[in-house]
Amino acid sequence: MPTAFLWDVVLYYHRWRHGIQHVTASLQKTSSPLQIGVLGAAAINTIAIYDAVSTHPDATIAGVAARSRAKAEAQIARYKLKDAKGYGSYDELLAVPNIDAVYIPLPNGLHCEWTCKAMRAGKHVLCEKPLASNAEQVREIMKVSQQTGKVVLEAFHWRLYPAAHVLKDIVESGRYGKVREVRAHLGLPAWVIGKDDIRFNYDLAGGASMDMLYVFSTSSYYAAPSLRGAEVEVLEAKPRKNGKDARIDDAMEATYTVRTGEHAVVCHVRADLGAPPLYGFIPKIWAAGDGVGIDLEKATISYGSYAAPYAGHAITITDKATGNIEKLTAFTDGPQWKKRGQPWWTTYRYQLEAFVDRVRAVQGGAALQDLAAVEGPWISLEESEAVMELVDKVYTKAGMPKRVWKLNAESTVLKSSMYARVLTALPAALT
Ligand SMILES: NC(=O)C1=CN([C@@H]2O[C@H](COP(=O)(O)OP(=O)(O)OC[C@H]3O[C@@H](n4cnc5c(N)ncnc54)[C@H](OP(=O)(O)O)[C@@H]3O)[C@@H](O)[C@H]2O)C=CC1
Ligand SMILES: O=C1OC[C@@H](O)[C@H](O)[C@H]1O
Repeated sequence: MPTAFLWDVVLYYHRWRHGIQHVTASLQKTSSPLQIGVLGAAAINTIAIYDAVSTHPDATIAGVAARSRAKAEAQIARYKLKDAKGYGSYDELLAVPNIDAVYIPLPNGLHCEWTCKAMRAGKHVLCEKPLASNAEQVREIMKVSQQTGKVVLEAFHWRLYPAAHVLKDIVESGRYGKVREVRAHLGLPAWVIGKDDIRFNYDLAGGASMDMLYVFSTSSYYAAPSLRGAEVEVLEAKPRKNGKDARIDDAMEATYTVRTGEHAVVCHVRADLGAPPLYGFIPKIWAAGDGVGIDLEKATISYGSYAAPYAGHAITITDKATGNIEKLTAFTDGPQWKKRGQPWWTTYRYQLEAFVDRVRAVQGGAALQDLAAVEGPWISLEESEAVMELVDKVYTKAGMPKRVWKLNAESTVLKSSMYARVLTALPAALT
């Protein structure tokens, strides 16, 4: 959902339903909460970071930067961010020494550049999905994270929600035999996203497969214990191309296999930024929504609303032999969070919990390679890389270009290439 207004409506209902304003009002913050800066006064900020921080005792919004200071200050005022200062550029915010971490909700094509800049400025990073324009850029982020010792988390918020882990446990328990097929979809009806939205801009690394790459991360999460090390082959990728720019997939349907050892799982995914209206005017509301379906040897399982499970979800297991149907929900706890969470925590609130825990661990002396051992779920950069590699393969199979490689002066990959050396040397040679 692209506009701040729509996110405000979703959030307002959620907060009202659970009485969260009372939680926020009585919350006692720690004496020195993690200072978080936000790069961009984006629409998603309201639910993805401001609301999450409002109920986290050990985090606060210390600053918001936008390309215009007035825009940053308007967002601070609108969301009553009492500890935040407005900045007129992202660099200005990165220069503030007491800001520990940043949240990056910029267009996809800017994620790699600003994540690297932020780490080099000494900040830990929670970056929106997709983490970069392509897998090569994710590898660059991994390199800079190692060099600087900074934590980076890609905002795959659905992956940090208890219900996702409960389902993973059921699938991997072997109780229902092996997984055969996984289906995942995410779609919006036409007109929700404006034609000028960042999602339709190739130079900003737009496209349905990029914006809605949850369909790849969810399907692969349930297809194999880990996508890393598995053999992935894209069998088919059918885009519905944008009328104005054929490099943009307004929608993508893809089939791929994930092979682990002898066992292969077939995955079918569908991502749609706006299904064209029926007869040109009836919005296809029925084509919208999100869900995962898993076919195992002895059962079929569906997980509806995986992207926004906090608003209501159901894991439905149908036993193939008996026809018995079991329905489960998991708003808290689960096998990875153990005894943690609140029924009203959003996916973004769980995400913030995981991020703050890891940043605090590193500030306390933990090494980056030990982050997975910190209690609670985590998404490694290796997992982000594997999902991005899959997206790259889908574009290649569809006969479309991978998303842009934005020239970046800090790029370690670029610096080492002949092309980059020429580009760097050129201005000097001309003066
Ligand atoms: N986790 C989730 O559920 C969701 C994640 N997202 C992700 O968040 C990111 C932002 O999405 P969304 O909030 O919808 O987008 P918006 O268009 O609302 O925000 C993008 C921000 O990027 C900044 N920006 C910087 N350079 C440019 C440029 N050249 N063109 C346009 N904007 C620019 C703008 O900042 P400024 O304020 O400085 O002008 C703007 O605030 C995307 O990566 C998207 O995939 C989006 C929705 C849901
Ligand atoms: O959850 C989502 O749904 C709609 C998308 O456009 C958005 O970016 C995504 O994160």
